[in-house]
Amino acid sequence: MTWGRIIAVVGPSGVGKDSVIRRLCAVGSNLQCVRRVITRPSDAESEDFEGVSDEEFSARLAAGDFALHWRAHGLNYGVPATELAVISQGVDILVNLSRAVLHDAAESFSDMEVISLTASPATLAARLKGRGRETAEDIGRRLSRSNDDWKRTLPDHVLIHEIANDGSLDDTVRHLRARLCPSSRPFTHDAPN
Ligand SMILES: Nc1ncnc2c1ncn2[C@@H]1O[C@H](COP(=O)(O)OP(=O)(O)O)[C@@H](O)[C@H]1O
Ligand SMILES: O=P(O)(O)OC[C@H]1O[C@H](OP(=O)(O)OP(=O)(O)O)[C@H](O)[C@@H]1O
Repeated sequence: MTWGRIIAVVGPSGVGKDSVIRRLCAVGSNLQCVRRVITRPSDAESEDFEGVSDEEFSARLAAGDFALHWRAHGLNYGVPATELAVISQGVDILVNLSRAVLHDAAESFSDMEVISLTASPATLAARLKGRGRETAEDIGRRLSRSNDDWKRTLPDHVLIHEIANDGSLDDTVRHLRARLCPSSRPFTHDAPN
């Protein structure tokens, strides 16, 4: 049995990572989303994650539960190793990662690809405001966070799909699906955002 790929979705806050992940998982038969652990109260509006306290996060980290973990936006994020187990059954997994952990991830997983989403600063600002999850101050901090070094640190075998998500989500997902699953049939989507 061939192992599945770990497909990391990265990009600035508000670019559409969670939206793209949700939509790709809804239309892709061999794609599974990862449920991250985050020290943020659970929120039905955005991604499906497990919200935990700082204490619980630390305990799970100490127990070795996380395959990857990082800190950003004043929050702790973890990818439970159990969420990645399906890779050994040939399933591809999609996961929203910090650009700061891509190098470590590429060392841990032999078959990794990266979806790098981009959008103009004006688009990002409008989307974060529209999402309404953060305060104006927090949005300002998210917009000023940059991380452009990650590409240089990745081994050559990691395939990078760079896609602008300034246009419609449908177009982005169609484009990505063709790149990730070239043999799949085109779809007419009717999945929710
Ligand atoms: N292509 C798109 N067109 C319009 N709105 C979008 C698009 N992609 C995402 N959005 C919206 O932008 C906001 C931020 O998207 P989200 O997926 O939460 O981004 P991220 O996970 O990168 O922070 C959400 O309100 C989402 O519905
Ligand atoms: O190091 P960076 O590449 O800048 O990424 C920092 C964090 O931003 C995203 O988190 P999250 O999904 O909570 O935030 P977002 O929805 O605002 O992007 C991403 O998953 C990382 O956890």
